[in-house]
Amino acid sequence: MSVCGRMRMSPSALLGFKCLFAARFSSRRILACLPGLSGRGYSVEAQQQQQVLDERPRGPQDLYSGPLDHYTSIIREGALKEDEHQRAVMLTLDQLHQTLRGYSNTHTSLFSRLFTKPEPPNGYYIYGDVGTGKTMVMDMFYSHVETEKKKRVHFHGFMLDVHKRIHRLKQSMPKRKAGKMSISYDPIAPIAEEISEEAALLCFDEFQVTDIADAMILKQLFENLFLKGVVVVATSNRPPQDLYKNGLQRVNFVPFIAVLQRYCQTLRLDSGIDYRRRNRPSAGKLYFLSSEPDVQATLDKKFDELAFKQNDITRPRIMNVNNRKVRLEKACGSIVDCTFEELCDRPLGASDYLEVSRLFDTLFIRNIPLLTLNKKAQARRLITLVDALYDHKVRVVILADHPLEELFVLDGEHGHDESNILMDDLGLQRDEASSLSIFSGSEEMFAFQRTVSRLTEMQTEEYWIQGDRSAKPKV
Ligand SMILES: Nc1ncnc2c1ncn2[C@@H]1O[C@H](COP(=O)(O)OP(=O)(O)OP(=O)(O)O)[C@@H](O)[C@H]1O
Repeated sequence: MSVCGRMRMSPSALLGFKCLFAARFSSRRILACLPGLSGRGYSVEAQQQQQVLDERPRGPQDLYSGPLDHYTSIIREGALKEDEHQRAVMLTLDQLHQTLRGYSNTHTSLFSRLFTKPEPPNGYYIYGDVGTGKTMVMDMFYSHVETEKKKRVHFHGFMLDVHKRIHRLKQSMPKRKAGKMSISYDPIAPIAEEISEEAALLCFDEFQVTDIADAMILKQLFENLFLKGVVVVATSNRPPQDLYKNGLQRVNFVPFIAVLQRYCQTLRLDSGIDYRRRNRPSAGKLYFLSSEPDVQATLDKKFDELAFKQNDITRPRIMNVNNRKVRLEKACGSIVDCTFEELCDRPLGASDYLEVSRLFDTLFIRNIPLLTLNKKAQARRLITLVDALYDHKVRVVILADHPLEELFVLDGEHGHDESNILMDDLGLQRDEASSLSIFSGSEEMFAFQRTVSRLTEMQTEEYWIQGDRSAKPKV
């Protein structure tokens, strides 16, 4: 018998060993060895590893008694720092995880139809400063929940999906006959019903409201979801009462806040520590300044070195997003070299950036200018782009006119033509409009702190290694 044969571990012990080994290496890796989660996203690789070990699909519940036990064990291993604020949130989420054991918002069998449905437990809305570990605690909770129907989504992606469903439903409605009055039809309730059939637990990362189209439907959508027994856990940088702060027509949005607070208890997670700024080994120089000599040539060389390992030639690429063609001038395999103008100076949005993140594992962003109030729309796009890249662990190489921390400044000028036209269209005086976030840039300034924090982590060696898709199976 081989040494391996004699020493063979039981599948669960082997999985436990893998997890403990991973804990020493990285906290994200811990999540990576859990089914369904790889840091922030869904990991097919983790699931496949799991199934090789054992026919029975297994979860972290086989290793830990719950998310709190899991958190404690990673702290013990030294991969995470003890944080009393995180522990308090974990304790609460641990209790919810126990309450949700076997929870369903629909009747699963004929037998269950004979009984009244259980009262759904309250969810949680976790908010706090950037990098304090909100997503990490939520993901750890999520990976332990033993509910048949659970979904973990990025809020942006979720709302895009909702708007797509609304569009699809409206398209499927019978067309109005000439000369007949159109029948008013409310698509939100059936869509909420559809979503509630897919998920009894919805975990939202990055709950934020910046879009008036989202703001106007949230109350009805969430009220219907809650009435259908969907339990919501969300993370956000804003307390509920500050959502859509200074947004257009906010009076129509405000009732949503009360609905959210009725069904989700607010938890603050704010240790004051941005863990992304911990001293961690760097991946090498990935942020360049345009004032550096021959910097464009340096980036060309870096691109060529990475492109050399690709099984492709350098060529333009055309992405197909919602039946629109988006052309990117320079790409090679999974690497794409763009200018800021190409990505953020055009009318692109979250769905385009999600497609970039899906297709490429490395993105060069050249020539980022100083982002002033006049470039507010471009700054907003950069924020959305970095959120998408970070969530998909896409690596970035940046060339900018200013250091990261000084990239976005509010210069107080309202000189932009587009803003003036919009103010006129809305019949607003300049003074009146200056308090609205779409004109003041305050929302972008606030969100940009997250961008800075994320781009800081994106320059670490750990992030660069995690972003390597070459060894991962293509899905
Ligand atoms: N207690 C801790 N010790 C060490 N690292 C930690 C700890 N908590 C979180 N981190 C790390 O800090 C980084 C940021 O965590 P996370 O993404 O959960 O923050 P966040 O609060 O969701 O940030 P944002 O508001 O920007 O979305 C992650 O890489 C995470 O692994």
